[in-house]
Amino acid sequence: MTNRIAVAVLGATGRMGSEAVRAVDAAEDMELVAALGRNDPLSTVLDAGATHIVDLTVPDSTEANVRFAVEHGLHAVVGTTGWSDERRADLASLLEAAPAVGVLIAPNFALGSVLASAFAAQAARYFESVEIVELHHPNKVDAPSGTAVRTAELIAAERAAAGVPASPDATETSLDGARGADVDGVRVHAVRLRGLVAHQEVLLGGEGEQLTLRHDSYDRASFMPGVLLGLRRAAGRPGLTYGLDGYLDLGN
Ligand SMILES: NC(=O)C1=CN([C@@H]2O[C@H](COP(=O)(O)OP(=O)(O)OC[C@H]3O[C@@H](n4cnc5c(N)ncnc54)[C@H](O)[C@@H]3O)[C@@H](O)[C@H]2O)C=CC1
Ligand SMILES: O=C(O)C1=N[C@H](C(=O)O)C[C@H](O)C1
Repeated sequence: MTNRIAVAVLGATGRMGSEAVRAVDAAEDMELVAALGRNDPLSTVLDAGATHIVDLTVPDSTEANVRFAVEHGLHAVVGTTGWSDERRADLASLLEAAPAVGVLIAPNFALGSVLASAFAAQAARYFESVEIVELHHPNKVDAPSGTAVRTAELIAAERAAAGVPASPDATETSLDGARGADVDGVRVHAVRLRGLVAHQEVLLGGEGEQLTLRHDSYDRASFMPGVLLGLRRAAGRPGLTYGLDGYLDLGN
């Protein structure tokens, strides 16, 4: 096959990276040209002739990796957490000097998760209260999850646009952490439990009723269609896209 996408996976020996290596290897329209671990120099990516990178590393490494990719004209599909507003703004500035390069930062590659977050944001304008519970495996190094942060941001934006007031909360005294983290005014609670992979519930409460939107990733295979979709679309979407929903037609 001609014009196969030449992909380098960064974080290739990790839980997600090893799954991505298998997925890219199995994709007929892609060629896995490099698989980098923590100690491999980034120049390996260039030597291997990659046109795209997939970054599934750690919050401390991802920014430098993506900067390197953009500076060398490579498209990037990024699943690693830690992309704060400030980091994304810096990256967007860098991309102005590389107008042909596409970068996707996807807090979650699972289609069901992306849909659940979109549905939650839609629903949140109609309910008085909203809180998020994210539940993950205990090896996860960051909390709250990138998905929960993104979901809270989407919910907060919808509620602000609709003029919905803050969720009611009469708490006057509490132990540190008892009410979770405050992300744009939405409370986010993080559970770490052996046996889990990646799960999230958005709890929406109104007078006499509750709506719960739950998504479960039982296996990291659930993230791979999103990774491959990102790789197939990134070159056609120059600039920075935040959230896989930016590559999907969700009708909103
Ligand atoms: N967007 C999504 O759908 C998903 C995102 N994630 C995120 O992906 C990231 C990785 O998650 P896991 O695979 O569970 O972690 P992990 O700890 O199993 O893997 C990370 C790997 O990256 C390596 N690494 C660190 N710095 C590196 C560098 N500069 N170059 C190459 N490799 C480097 C580490 O040695 C490790 O092998 C996390 O931030 C996690 O939150 C995880 C699952 C799904
Ligand atoms: O570390 C993980 O496992 C996951 N990380 C991402 C996040 O922080 O949202 C995506 C998914 O939840 C799995």
